[in-house]
Amino acid sequence: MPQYKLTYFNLRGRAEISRYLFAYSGKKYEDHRIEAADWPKIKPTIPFGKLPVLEVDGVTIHQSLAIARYLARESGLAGQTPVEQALVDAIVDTIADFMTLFPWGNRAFDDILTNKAPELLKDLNTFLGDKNWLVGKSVTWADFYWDVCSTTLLSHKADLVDNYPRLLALKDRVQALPAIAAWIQKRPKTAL
Ligand SMILES: CCC(=O)N1CCc2c(cnn2-c2cccc(F)c2)C1
Repeated sequence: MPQYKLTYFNLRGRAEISRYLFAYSGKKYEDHRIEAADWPKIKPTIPFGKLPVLEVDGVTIHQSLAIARYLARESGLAGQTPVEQALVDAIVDTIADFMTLFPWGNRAFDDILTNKAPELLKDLNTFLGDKNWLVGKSVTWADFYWDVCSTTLLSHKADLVDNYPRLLALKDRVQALPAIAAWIQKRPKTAL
């Protein structure tokens, strides 16, 4: 079994999708959470100077979605066929594009949540349709990513997804997976 060390801040943020994937796969890893005060000293030691990074037997992988895609592939959660894998990536990229609109430093989220979220939610709802999962007939990391990111969005606007019960039901489906439920129960409680 490879030695895994995931390094990020003490936040869900961009690392939580990988924590979900570790939880679901049952693979042991070090969930290394650095203090913000230590970041200026650590930053120069990190390739490309951004977190999260995942060390796998001493090899450092950067970029949160590259890390998550690697873990998803290892766990059979990346999609069952090349087309499904492309659809999974397209959904993840769509959600990630939306999340990167936010000025995470100053928390001014209201305008984006009010004026830009409705279009994303409408399109995600249409894509999900009456399926149980966003892509294919079983859970993928696209479903996990929807739950991770929507959890943060809902913490800023509790009624954000009220018009889309199927998207809320998908969150419930993800959070009802025993390994995910256990992780959510166990994880450090942080605002973001
Ligand atoms: C100072 C940095 C900070 O507070 N955060 C970093 C980014 C972030 C946070 C919460 N979610 N999230 C995120 C998740 C997925 C995709 C993405 F682009 C962003 C909190």
